[in-house]
Amino acid sequence: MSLVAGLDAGTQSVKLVVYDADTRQVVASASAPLDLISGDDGSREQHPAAWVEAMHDCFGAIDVSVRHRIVALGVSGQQHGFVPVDAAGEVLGPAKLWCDTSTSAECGEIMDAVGGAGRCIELAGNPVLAGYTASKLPWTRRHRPEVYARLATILLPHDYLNFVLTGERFCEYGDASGTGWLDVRTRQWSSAMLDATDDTRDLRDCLPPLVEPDASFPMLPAIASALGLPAGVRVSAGGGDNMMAAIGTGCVAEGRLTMSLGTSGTLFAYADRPIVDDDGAWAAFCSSSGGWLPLICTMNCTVVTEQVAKMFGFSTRDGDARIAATAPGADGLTFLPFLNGERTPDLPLGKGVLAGLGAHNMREAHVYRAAMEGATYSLRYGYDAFVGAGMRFDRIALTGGGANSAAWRQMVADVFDCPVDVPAQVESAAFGAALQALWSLQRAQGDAGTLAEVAAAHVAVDPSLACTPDPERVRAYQPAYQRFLRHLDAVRPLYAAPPPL
Ligand SMILES: Nc1ncnc2c1ncn2[C@@H]1O[C@H](COP(=O)(O)OP(=O)(O)O)[C@@H](O)[C@H]1O
Ligand SMILES: O=C(CO)[C@@H](O)[C@H](O)COP(=O)(O)O
Repeated sequence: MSLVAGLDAGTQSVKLVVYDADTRQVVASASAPLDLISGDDGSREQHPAAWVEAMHDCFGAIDVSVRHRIVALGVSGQQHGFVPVDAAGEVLGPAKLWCDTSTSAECGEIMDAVGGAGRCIELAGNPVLAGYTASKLPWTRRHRPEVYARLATILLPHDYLNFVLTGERFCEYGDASGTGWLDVRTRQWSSAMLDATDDTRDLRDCLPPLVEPDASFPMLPAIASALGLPAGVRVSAGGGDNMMAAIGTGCVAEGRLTMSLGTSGTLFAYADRPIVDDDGAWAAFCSSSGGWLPLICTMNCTVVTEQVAKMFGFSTRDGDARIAATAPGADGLTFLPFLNGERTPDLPLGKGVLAGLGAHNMREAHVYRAAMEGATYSLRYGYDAFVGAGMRFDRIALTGGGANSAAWRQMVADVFDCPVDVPAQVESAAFGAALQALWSLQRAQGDAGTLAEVAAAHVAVDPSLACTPDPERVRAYQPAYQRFLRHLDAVRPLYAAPPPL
């Protein structure tokens, strides 16, 4: 009996699941924490070596007999990170991450060079938003000239782990679309976007070749041996964590919607054609399953509940009691949760705002509820753009660490007025990576099945965690959400994008 594995390098931890496709059981899992290096200028960085070390820790935590049976591995990773690598394959500096807003002026600079955000959308399907990989290049040229001078290849976080595992530099369409350089309609690098980012060198030379989602490469014998894996393990193309979570939650067919409550909050729908918004209301990404994945991402999701819980000295695991002790709307307290700047809405210089304070709601439980509501309303704000464009969904598949909270699951059902399913495999991104690895293995063996068929066969929901909207609470959340939107409009001018340099 052979096993497939999925590895997910998230913002807060690296997670590993090992899956037995015959018995449809996750037979082992492990995780290892990661630190974030934060700067007052909005910078958020990690050392790629920490991902590699955490990957070793995860495999090391798994029984040797299980590791020996692994035949394929897929890698998922936080999107948009900029890993600068030299010609010899050495990492030249820390990776600037998806949540790094220190390069927002460079975003404006790139967009101006092509003629504005609208022109970027015509060229590539997306504007260059804070956090996307593109703006990290001019920032590096300006602030880390020694890195820029030796830069040979730009890799995304999951591309870098694939490189460590296989010795090959490659990337696939899903994660590549989060660079800002990929024309998502044609799935080719956009020369105009690359030239606008750097007119002093040809960035095409720094980007690895794009591969199809069913591609796979052999793992290097030395790393297989160090991880305790057998020789001949195949490494699939992998993808961005949202693309992999789409696979792991069955969001691989039209009409499916997944929401992830992680460090970031995301909301994404599968499409079998590019879904581009002329105003850039959502990220028009490709999927890592052969299609497209229009996506909403908020930069502040569990990071907000986590910070509030920390401030009051409790764990988010004990947060549900605070939600139960308060009513929808938090008695008039509104929390605009933009602690780290924000992408949806586009407020890269955003900060958190607590409004509507009175003696009656200046309590720990109210602030925690307002934080969870604020993070949920931000996602609803993005969802409204999907619905405004005619997309319709009859269920939400909820995943990410926040989905462990029963109160949050119910809040999503009520705020979105939509039933919520929770997948049985909670680590959706790692699980999706394992399913992609399984599929690419089957393809290599001549099986013509689709990834959608693989997902349909292996993704299950946990019926005990499903939630349906409660009509009374649905009504109670509506004015609170409207109040959130009014406060948002009030702070917009304070936190808008900076002018280009
Ligand atoms: N029961 C819970 N209630 C609320 N939040 C939770 C709960 N369990 C985990 N979390 C949150 O989930 C987050 C981690 O989610 P995860 O999806 O693993 O993030 P990432 O992929 O960004 O590293 C943590 O910030 C943690 O606070
Ligand atoms: O920037 C995005 C999506 O566009 C984020 O969703 C990152 O991919 C980080 O994911 P998590 O670490 O929060 O899972």
